[in-house]
Amino acid sequence: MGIIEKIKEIEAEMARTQKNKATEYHLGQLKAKIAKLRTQLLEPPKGSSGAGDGFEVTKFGHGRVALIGFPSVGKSTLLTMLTGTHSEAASYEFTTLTCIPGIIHYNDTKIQLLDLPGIIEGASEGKGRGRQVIAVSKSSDIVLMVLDASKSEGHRQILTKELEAVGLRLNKRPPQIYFKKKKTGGISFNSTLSLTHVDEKLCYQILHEYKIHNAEVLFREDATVDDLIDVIEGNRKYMKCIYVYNKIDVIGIDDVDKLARQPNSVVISCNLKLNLDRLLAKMWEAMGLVRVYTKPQGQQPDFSDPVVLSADRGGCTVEDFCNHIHRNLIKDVKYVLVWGISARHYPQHCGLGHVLQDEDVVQIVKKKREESSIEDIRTSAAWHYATTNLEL
Ligand SMILES: Nc1nc2c(ncn2[C@@H]2O[C@H](COP(=O)(O)OP(=O)(O)OP(=O)(O)O)[C@@H](O)[C@H]2O)c(=O)[nH]1
Ligand SMILES: [K+]
Ligand SMILES: [Mg+2]
Repeated sequence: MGIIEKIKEIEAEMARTQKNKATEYHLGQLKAKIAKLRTQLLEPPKGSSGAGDGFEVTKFGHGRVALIGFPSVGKSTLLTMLTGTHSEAASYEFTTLTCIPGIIHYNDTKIQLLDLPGIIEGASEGKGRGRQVIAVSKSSDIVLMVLDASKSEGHRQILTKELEAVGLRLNKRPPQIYFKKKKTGGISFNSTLSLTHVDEKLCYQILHEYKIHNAEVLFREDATVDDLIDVIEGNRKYMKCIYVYNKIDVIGIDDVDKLARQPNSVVISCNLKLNLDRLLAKMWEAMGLVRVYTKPQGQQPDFSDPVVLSADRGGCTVEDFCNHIHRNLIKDVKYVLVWGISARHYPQHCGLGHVLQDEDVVQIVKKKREESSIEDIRTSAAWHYATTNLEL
């Protein structure tokens, strides 16, 4: 029996099983079995370089955004409108057959937008080009889930399920569960609050399913079995997702209003060029990019070419900023002067650990030559040798 059939069989057994206190341990075990099979399914087949075969596009710019959706919801039309790169659009399904990159210029930054083939129910199991599409979306910073506003709301749930099946978690943060495998000592199970979904026995059973017999588990929130499995699997990707309802030109204003009020959602019409600016603003916000402008001493800041940092990619401290400019800069930096939201007063003298915010201005104050050469001596091997020998 193949992996997909095994998953189907367990899902059928779960559907047959009544949900109550007596079956909760058994259901938990079945969930863990499915999670393990899905992880197996994600392993690239032997001889291939990965699930994204044929779809890889070189990363470009300050961030990457993937367009995910059912066929013919308007993904390619949207890419063409936002980037100026043409991607074929037509009224038939599966017009797009590969990954097409475009660039959005926004707030002095460049964002790579990827148009992808439509995906359908069963994509996570390899239907259509589902596996490749999903591999590409995992490589991006955020996902725009494009939906047809005139179609059933069920589409959003189906797509979310498909993405969850391959370990993507949309608009969620990692569960607050500390988990560490050990070599010996058995299983220690603790929680900082009373739990309503998982007890010690259930946790043991799940760990047993994973053949883990020594581990430390600490629940810091009232997490579920699914959360626990996510933490044990350890390969989940937590991503922001914006639900983009396109084609609002073909539905009534009351329906538009309802869709627009949902969290993380934007309503647009590519045909009427409606609300695209709002979509860009939301996308920008979700990416959490931090633009930092450098100010040479005695001159105006350079507002044309920011250093772009991100908490998810590399961090936003003064140190990250310096490393961005030059790999060897850090050892010459004495302190920096900061103007902007992150500063308490202008300018604030800050050290390397200071966390910068969007649109801050930074002036680097370097060590004098003598200071940095003393520093060089201190960190040199000869100095280390001399001082350690002195201590002896
Ligand atoms: N009414 C309306 N139609 C739209 C809108 N945006 C796109 N369309 C139409 O929807 C159809 C599908 O558009 P595509 O851009 O090819 O959709 P897609 O999601 O890229 O489709 P696949 O590549 O096949 O998955 C085309 O006929 C578009 O003209 C819109 O805002 N309103
Ligand atoms: K199409
Ligand atoms: Mg397309």
